[in-house]
Amino acid sequence: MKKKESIITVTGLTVSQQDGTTEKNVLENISFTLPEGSWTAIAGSNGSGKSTLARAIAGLISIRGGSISIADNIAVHIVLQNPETQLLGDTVEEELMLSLSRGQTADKSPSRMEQIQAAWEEADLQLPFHTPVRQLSGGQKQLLNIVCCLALDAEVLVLDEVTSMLDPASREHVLTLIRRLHRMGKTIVWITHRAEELVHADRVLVLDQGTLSFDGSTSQFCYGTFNEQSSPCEQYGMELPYVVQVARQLERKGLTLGAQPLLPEELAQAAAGLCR
Ligand SMILES: Nc1ncnc2c1ncn2[C@@H]1O[C@H](COP(=O)(O)OP(=O)(O)OP(=O)(O)O)[C@@H](O)[C@H]1O
Repeated sequence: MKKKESIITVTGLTVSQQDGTTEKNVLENISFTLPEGSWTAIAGSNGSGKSTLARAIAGLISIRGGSISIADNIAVHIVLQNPETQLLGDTVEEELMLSLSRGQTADKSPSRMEQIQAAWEEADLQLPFHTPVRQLSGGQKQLLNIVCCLALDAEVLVLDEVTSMLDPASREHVLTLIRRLHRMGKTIVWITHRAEELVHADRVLVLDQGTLSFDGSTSQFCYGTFNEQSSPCEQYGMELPYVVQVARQLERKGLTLGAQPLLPEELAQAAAGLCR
């Protein structure tokens, strides 16, 4: 299989913030690369530096040391935790137009308008463009924020705890859209506190007090390795995703799955193998 190209390379990244009269490093010497089309989850406790890293990747804050290099002609856009933060327009249409005018080229050509229409349909919002933004639910606002990123041709979507203020149904709707965009080839950086949301990622990075303390596959993070008493997920104080808990229970009862499922459909497939 052809190795995916790196789309973002972070090398020795250090970011500092003012802390009273002194500067303190809130990210220190972070290095990793993100392959094109990957889905990377960034986890870590409160204040570990997740949002700072997200904003640095999106170019919203200046860095103190190291570098972040982004492949040519690749647009990186961020969606923030609070759905209200990024919305300025009175109506959905105005919001989309505003986001286009924020783009580097302010391209409002018919093809760009078609692209917006396609992004809108991907989000499956089923709302007329003239709908006032204030009438949207939190989940619909987050979907609109994501559509605005797509309108700006985002190849990399940095999603900073975008579901944390949403109810379960809206969370699912946002995740469904992101899964679809990932299948279309978008590169996803998903910041979360919720282990349940890690399962869609192929890789997990964990920040601990501003340093990178885990970088591995999602199954490695959730299941750990052979000789570990507990998985990294548990060691970092996160609750295991539900599918992993069920798989563990089955293994404890002597039912060897021979797989490390993360998604319900993977668990169903592994469990079906037990009946053969
Ligand atoms: N603008 C700022 N000025 C000063 N300190 C800041 C600023 N932004 C972040 N920090 C500090 O940087 C550290 C990392 O914050 P950050 O918001 O990146 O963490 P986080 O992992 O996203 O936290 P949470 O999970 O609570 O959102 C914290 O100690 C925070 O207080």
